Amino acid sequence: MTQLAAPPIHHPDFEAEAAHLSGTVSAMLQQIDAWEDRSRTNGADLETSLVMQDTAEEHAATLSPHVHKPYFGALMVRIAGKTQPLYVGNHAFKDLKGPHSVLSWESEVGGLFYAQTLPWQTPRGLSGTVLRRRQLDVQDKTLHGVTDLYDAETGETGGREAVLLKRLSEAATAGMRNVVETLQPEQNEILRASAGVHLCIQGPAGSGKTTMLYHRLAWLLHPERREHRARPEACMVLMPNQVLARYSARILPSLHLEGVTVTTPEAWATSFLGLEKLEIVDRTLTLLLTDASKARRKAAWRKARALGDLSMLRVVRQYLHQRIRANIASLKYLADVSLPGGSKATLTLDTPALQALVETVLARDPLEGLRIAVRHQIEEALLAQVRLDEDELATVRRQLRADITQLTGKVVTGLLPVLSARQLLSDEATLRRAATGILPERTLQVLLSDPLAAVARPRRSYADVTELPVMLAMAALLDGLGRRVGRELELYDHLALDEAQDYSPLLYALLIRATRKGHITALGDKNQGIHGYKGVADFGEMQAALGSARLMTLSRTYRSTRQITELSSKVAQTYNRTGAVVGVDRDGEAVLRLTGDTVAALCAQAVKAMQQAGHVNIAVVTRRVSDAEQLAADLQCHDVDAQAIVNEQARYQGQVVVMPVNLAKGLEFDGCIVAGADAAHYDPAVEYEARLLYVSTSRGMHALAVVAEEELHPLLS
Ligand SMILES: Nc1ncnc2c1ncn2[C@@H]1O[C@H](COP(=O)(O)OP(=O)(O)OP(=O)(O)O)[C@@H](O)[C@H]1O
Repeated sequence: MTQLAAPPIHHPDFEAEAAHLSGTVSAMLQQIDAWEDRSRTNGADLETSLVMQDTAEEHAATLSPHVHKPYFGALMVRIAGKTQPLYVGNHAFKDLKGPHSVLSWESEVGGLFYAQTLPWQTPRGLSGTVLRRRQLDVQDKTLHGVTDLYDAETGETGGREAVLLKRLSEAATAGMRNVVETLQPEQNEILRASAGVHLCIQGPAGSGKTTMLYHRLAWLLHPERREHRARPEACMVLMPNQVLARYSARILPSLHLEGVTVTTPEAWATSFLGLEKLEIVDRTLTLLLTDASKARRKAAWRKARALGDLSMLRVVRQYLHQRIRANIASLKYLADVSLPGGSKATLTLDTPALQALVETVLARDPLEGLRIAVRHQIEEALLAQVRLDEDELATVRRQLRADITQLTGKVVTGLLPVLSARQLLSDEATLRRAATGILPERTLQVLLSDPLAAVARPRRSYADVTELPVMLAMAALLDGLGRRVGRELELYDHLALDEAQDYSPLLYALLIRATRKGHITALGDKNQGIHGYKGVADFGEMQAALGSARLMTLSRTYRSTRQITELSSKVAQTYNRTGAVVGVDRDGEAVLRLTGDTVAALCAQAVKAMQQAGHVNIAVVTRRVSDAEQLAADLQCHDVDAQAIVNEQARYQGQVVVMPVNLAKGLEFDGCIVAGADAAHYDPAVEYEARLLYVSTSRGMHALAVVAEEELHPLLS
């Protein structure tokens, strides 16, 4: 166990730190008063005065929430021959009249509070050294504790671990939490990894991946990121399901991330494609979960993987090129335009000229999409036929606008993302033509097979999640990809992807086209990959799909007690020899193992035991959706009121819930009860089942119970 620091209240500098805190609070309040005093903000004229007053009020409103806790960390540094203290908080504050300035945690210097290195270089080339790192427990403008983390004389004190353990012992909340005060050195390094380079982060369950994703976005919003700075409204976070999206989005306000879009890849794709009215289904998952035939499961898996393979982008591209070439086989254009001065000119594009022009566009693979690129090229070619100045060209351009729109429409006629994707995937001759030179015969056979024939189709119109990336690829190549701003498409400033092991290589290749260069952060855990049929095989494949990306690893887990981590790690190691998980060594309750009664009776017993131990947010996790529905009803007969969360529309609001493992992914609770924790529910011979069991057993922070009517799963007994 790490040596714990002395109780903070006895710290010799406590009084001095308390005095500094009260000085900072006063300086902040004075500054807020000054900003709010309208008589002090007088500009040269009325309009300037009003703008200045608005800005001042905005500053005041932004600083006000931080007065009760101006900072949480202090550094003593030596720089340019001077030793001076620096204070680090959630929000920067410049004390113009005194020594009470605060650095924001996202700033370069603020980052020194978390790092383990001591020397650093300022942007002006000065060398500095950190002499002391100190954590300050401030609540309601009052200092409650001082803990030294590092001191030049004694070295690392163990204080960081003590502060972390205290924080981790707190109860779970119904939303993801801000951990700015206790960011760990390895997490700090990851969230500050150079902007402008795609980043893949792997880490076990509970290592803070989802938490880091939001903190990295907050770091990217800081002005010091200069050309890589991101705007919240231009950032998007993709989560595996809506339950997790809503749960994690509760962190946004505390990190000043309001405006960031948090959604799922499916919801984003359907809204981008205008398919909101369609039912979105995952028939491959249905088959994998319900079909007893190994051969059929394998075939379904293979087909889903083939649909999400990177090579499908080339197939879609070739399909579009073939269709466009056919569209322009005899297309030509001729028009008379009036020139300034009264004369007329005839502008033409005969078929070979049009073909040559289109070929240059096809060869370029324009990011903005073929339609816009062809349109520009046509306009340029026609205007080049008259010699006019800029103003005169604008008049001719106006005359040609409708014609060019019509001609471009003919070039891409019949090409619609959804219909074309379906034609490509359902018509053998079309697929064979489009795949010539790209896909081998065996892949074609897989794509032409229908392993899902026995899986029921919804009555209303639907789209399957495995065909969405192909539809999106059509849209991307035809009209570009990005965020819609009015009628325009703009690139996202940054995309952050959670559970990134579950995204297909094709989806990665498309997301690159939707965001600024090097602005994807992808976080995942191979061990929790439960959608491998539509995901990547490993992080190498993810890196390859991104073109180039930096791979970083989180090694420690923070969520669970030692007892819980030991058990879940044992499960992960059965299918991943490197799956050993190093947890923060936090002692907790022994794992509760219950058998010998109905699952409902045992789960009720576990819920009550956990509630008696003071836990509030408790999840009963089942293997299947249908089990969750039934169990929630059965628990009532045992005097337990539990909310069933059985679809993505449900909202997790805390207290006792029953949910299937696929929806529990990414969430965490004070206590977790794995219902049906036996070989009948999680087949020990199937790796996929072990992955699900790992997800279930890694959800609890403080308490875990495994429950089975008869014998427990061999890995859990
Ligand atoms: N530096 C930290 N200080 C305090 N708590 C932390 C820190 N890092 C992570 N945690 C806590 O650890 C828990 C797990 O974090 P998070 O859910 O982000 O992990 P994850 O890697 O995404 O897990 P999973 O793979 O299971 O979804 C959360 O309660 C989070 O607040």
